[in-house]
Amino acid sequence: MPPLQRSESRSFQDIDFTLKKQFDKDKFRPYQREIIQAALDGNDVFVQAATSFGKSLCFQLPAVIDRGITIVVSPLLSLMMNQVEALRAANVDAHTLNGNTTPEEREYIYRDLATGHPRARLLYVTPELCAGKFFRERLELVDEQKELARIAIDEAHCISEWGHDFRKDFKRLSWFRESFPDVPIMCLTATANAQVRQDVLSTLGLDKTPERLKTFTTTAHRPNLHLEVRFTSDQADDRYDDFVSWLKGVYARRGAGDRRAEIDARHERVESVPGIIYTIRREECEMLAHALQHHGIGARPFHAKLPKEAKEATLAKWIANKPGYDIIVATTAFGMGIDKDNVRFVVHWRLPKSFEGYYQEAGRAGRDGNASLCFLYYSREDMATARLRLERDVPKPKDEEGIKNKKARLESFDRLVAYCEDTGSCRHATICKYFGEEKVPECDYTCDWHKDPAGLKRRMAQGLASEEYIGTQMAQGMFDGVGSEYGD
Ligand SMILES: Nc1ncnc2c1ncn2[C@@H]1O[C@H](COP(=O)(O)OP(=O)(O)OP(=O)(O)O)[C@@H](O)[C@H]1O
Repeated sequence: MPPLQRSESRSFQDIDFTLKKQFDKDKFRPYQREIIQAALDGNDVFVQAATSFGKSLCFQLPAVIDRGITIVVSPLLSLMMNQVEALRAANVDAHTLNGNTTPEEREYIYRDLATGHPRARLLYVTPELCAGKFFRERLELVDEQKELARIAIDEAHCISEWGHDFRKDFKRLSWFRESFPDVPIMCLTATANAQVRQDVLSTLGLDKTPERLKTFTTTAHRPNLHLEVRFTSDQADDRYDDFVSWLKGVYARRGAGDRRAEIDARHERVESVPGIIYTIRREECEMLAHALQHHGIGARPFHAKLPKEAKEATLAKWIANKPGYDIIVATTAFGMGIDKDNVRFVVHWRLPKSFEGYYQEAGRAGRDGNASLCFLYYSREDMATARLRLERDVPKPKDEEGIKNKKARLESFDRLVAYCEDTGSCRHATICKYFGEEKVPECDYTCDWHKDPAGLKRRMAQGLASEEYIGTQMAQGMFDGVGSEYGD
């Protein structure tokens, strides 16, 4: 039989059948079918959709159906591991090449690629790897055999210096289109504004063939997330008491009457209310987790300096809803790519660095579609500290890219501050507007403004330190020394 040409994909296979057989799902979510079909038809595809939309399936299902291997570029190790594990459990031949790959696995993958007809359906790689000569040569071999099915770029906003997570190695992904002009590319992101979108398309060279490009942008709106800002100040120092009394209230409601009976019938624990608290400093992450444990709350710290085994054990027990592991207290970026569906709350203990980062992290909540609470403690002291830190992070950008990225980061941060200090609009509407949406989303009393606009105004007036006070403190250099131990 003559070899298939690239245009002759196996897309005639029934995608509904594959959805059920390989992914054990009954039906597509809105737009998934259209996106998958566009990919199978050989188009370049740009997908922007809310967190938990189900973007991964949009490249995984075509990868199973199509001839050849799909290369998935992702910046997140946890996401790669998580997805590869899930795919293997579903009998899909998937692998990952990253810093944690064992030498044996690495050798196996390179041998597989060297055949030109790899058995693997999906290979998850880092953008750094894609820049390497050895890997590129292997892909060229595969492409010569017309076995390079597709390049999927996850978290594609990292390509743009206008994006909050810009990574230089992502820019070099332009190599794919230059080297394999007829291999389709799919980009996926949850957080991109119009400028970032345009930048991604032009960097990758996808804008040169608009007739090949299908763009799907769905709303960023997550109607099941209850969004709230809680105002505080250094003087009040009331985050801890506020959080504990809120959580104990949740436990008390779950432990009473009919709710209790339902919980018992499901053999659940009253305290099994999975959540994430995002902190900024490692020291605070540790202290907070220990204080909560001391109060009988199942909280565990999670940050980069903990031993790998401890982190893996914590994560596994949290995912499995084990007693003592109800809440992860983490430094930023925890949870990206970790697919736990029943996270009932996400708390931002301190102001995050960017608008996108905030919404990505909040988006870890309620992936099962059930109501979940996301609240952020906002103080003007934090705001002043964080802004100074951002200014200092990139003191003197050396090139055009650096200047653009610094500008974008400061702008994103300022928009987040404006969001926190806004007492006159729906939180969901502000978020959707930030991501360039014109249509105002339905908010069924799922934000603090819709619930009680007058109360929101009052709480802000009472809760925050005054702007004059912050101004004086800044002038005296009070916020200058903070921030040496930030990061994950
Ligand atoms: N058609 C479907 N039916 C049922 N579940 C689905 C369907 N599509 C995806 N899912 C599930 O939805 C969850 C979220 O999917 P996925 O991890 O791909 O989200 P995402 O869009 O990448 O979100 P994020 O940007 O937050 O990482 C996963 O558990 C996935 O198995």
